[in-house]
Amino acid sequence: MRRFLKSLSNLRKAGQILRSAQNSVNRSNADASNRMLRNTLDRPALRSIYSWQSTLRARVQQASNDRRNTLTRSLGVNANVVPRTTVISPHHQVSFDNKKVYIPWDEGITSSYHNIWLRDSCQCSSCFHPITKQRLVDTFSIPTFIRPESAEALDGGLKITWANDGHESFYPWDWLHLHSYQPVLEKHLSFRRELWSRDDVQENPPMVEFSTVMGSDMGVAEWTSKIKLYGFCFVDNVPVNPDNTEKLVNRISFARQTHYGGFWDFTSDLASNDTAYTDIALGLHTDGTYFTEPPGLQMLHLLHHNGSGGESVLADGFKAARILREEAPEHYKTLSRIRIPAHSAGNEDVCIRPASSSPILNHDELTGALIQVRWNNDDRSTMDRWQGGDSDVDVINFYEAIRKWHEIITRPEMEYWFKLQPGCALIFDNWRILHGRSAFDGERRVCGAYINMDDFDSKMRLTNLGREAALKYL
Ligand SMILES: C[N+](C)(C)CCCC[C@H](N)C(=O)O
Ligand SMILES: O=C(O)CCC(=O)C(=O)O
Repeated sequence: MRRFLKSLSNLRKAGQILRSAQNSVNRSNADASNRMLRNTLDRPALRSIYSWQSTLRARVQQASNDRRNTLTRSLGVNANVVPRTTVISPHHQVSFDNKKVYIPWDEGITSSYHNIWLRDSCQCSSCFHPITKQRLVDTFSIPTFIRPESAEALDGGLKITWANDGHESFYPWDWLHLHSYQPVLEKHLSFRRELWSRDDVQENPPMVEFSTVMGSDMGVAEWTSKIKLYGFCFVDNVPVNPDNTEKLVNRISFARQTHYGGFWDFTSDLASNDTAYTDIALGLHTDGTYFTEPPGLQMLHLLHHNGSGGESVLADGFKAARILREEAPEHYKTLSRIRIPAHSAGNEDVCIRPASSSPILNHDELTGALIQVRWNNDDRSTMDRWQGGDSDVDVINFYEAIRKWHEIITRPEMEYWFKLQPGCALIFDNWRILHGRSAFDGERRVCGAYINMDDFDSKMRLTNLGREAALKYL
């Protein structure tokens, strides 16, 4: 009985120590608690406590992985992001000749890889920097017709010893299967978009909590995955001040610096000679059509408005493009071909124009997918270069096409109107979502920033996929 009471009081003490260990915010607190445990408990009790701790840690990690996988699935990321265990054919051998290596896969397909390509792609630490992920091998010293001395199919992958210098390279099977190009066997990462009309978002717009985003990378994953999916997302309960708004922006990346500044805090005082700094209505547009690369994301957080009007409107430019292609394919082609000169030249010390002009609808040259809408009729310059076509045809076709485009984006069912509220910040994909506002009176103060698209894309992949999965595709 005495022994039972002693171990009971020990366990009670252990419970108090563990609660502090469980709440400990960093290893040092946990280590201190473990030292206290060792001084308090006998060996059997210690063993059960340590196994409980490791179970707790495993559960926390698993919960984080499950959450990441849920977010990844919500992103619509294709199945390839889950590491594949690819198998080579049990009936055929890996082979090579003076030009290529041939790998027969279990699925009955054989991939071929040029020898020089394989040597140039060696991932060993002397050919590819293990930390910076940059190529170290001297590509230009690789003989064009390099060939293997031997090619061995090992459990995890292919080992090649190169004839010219005896260098040994190892290529994991899943790496070879993923990067197979003759033939292409796997899709690279693609992220689903939910195209929307007003009724799809009006009642329940994508939203995250400020504390969630600021509290963890999983919160940033949720935020960035919603931005990717819907093209925009609100952040609720943001402290109504520029400092906290800037901290929120920085959870994705640094603010993009432009002639408007980095993080901006603006009102209708023409502090910058642009109509955004007035109280007039702004039709649906994307920002920065005059930059070689328009800003990727834009955040707007209304801090104060003591007048009327100043409602905001969003429309999904990718949805509008799909409608245009269905209703007027010829106009879709025109807006995908005719290049639009644009400028920002209101400030005395600014005359910004893109290095080369771009169409309103821009596509990935490899996949043909729509990747960017650039639309700002106010910032369009004089169009005196109707390249490539017959200007007698192109001029009229262009005006007909933008008239149809404007008619589609301003359809009531396309326009999602709302009033920005202090404490609820809006961020949107400026390459996809058109935005505007109604005219207003009174004092109206808005803060926000631009973020480069590459910096957003990086953060979205890393927080949603994890670094290992994101780097698989390099
Ligand atoms: C920087 N801030 C968002 C306040 C104003 C930006 C003005 C953007 C310009 N009207 C355009 O469409 O590109
Ligand atoms: O004032 C607003 O609500 C938006 C201004 C705007 O459209 C812009 O700055 O591009």
